[in-house]
Amino acid sequence: MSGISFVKGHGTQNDFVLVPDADGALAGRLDEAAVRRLADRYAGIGADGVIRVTRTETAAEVREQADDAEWFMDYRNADGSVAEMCGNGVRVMARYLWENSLADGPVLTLATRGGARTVHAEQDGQITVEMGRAKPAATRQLAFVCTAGRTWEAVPVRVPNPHAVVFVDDLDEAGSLTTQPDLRPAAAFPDSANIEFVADRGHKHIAMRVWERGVGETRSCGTGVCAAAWAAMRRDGAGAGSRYLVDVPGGRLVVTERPDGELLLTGPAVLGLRGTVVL
Ligand SMILES: N[C@@H](CCC[C@H](N)C(=O)O)C(=O)O
Repeated sequence: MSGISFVKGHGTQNDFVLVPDADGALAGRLDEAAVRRLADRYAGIGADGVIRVTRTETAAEVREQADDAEWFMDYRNADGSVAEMCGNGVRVMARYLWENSLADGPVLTLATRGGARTVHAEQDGQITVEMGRAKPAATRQLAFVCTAGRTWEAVPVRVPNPHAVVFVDDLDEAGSLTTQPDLRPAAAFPDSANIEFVADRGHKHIAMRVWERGVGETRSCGTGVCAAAWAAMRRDGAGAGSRYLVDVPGGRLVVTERPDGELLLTGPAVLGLRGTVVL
């Protein structure tokens, strides 16, 4: 049995196993079961998600992005399910490409299932991602999140993966978050959702806990931070160009909404452990 190389990284402690696979040779081997084994915190390496780093031209599902983006972030949640985007993962993958001389220049575009995303290396070492525009649910049907014996009205929004944002007075109201909160009605969330519990910390400053679809409670979620900031901006009537600080258990991220609606996510990306693992 041959081993594969991996790199471990995180963005505000949302952690990932990166599997370099430039020519796409591992596409078949890195199936749902293999992802679960790698992500397992007791029997594997342990991570919230697994990112196969491959050339866009090797992947039929995103090949139309190959003219804009040489590299594809093939992202999977810890349970092996695929997701459209990962705002923390895209920064970590950009850091990996830059540090390994697989990309040059401070601006880089990556392919994702949710469309091409451009990332910028900032002078202070942080990385900014152009996350696209948030898409609120098309219907006016009310949606709710229920957990810990409580029910809150939710704001359903895609970035472009599905999110349900809930405003709470205190983040502890969400309870232990050891099981997935209920999303009601289920029809309002046809692809399930990531769930953000959001509390105010000050002017244009919020804090968030998140239940990630396909993972569980994590210490950060970049798309979730964008969903939460976008919902807070709408609630607050904040104008174009607003900039919100978002504290998560794993650190701090900044979300800016450009006048054209594009959300910019700025935060750290860190690489750590490297090794070889037998799948
Ligand atoms: N942690 C990610 C989001 C990963 C995907 C999510 N769990 C989903 O299934 O949509 C982020 O930083 O955005």
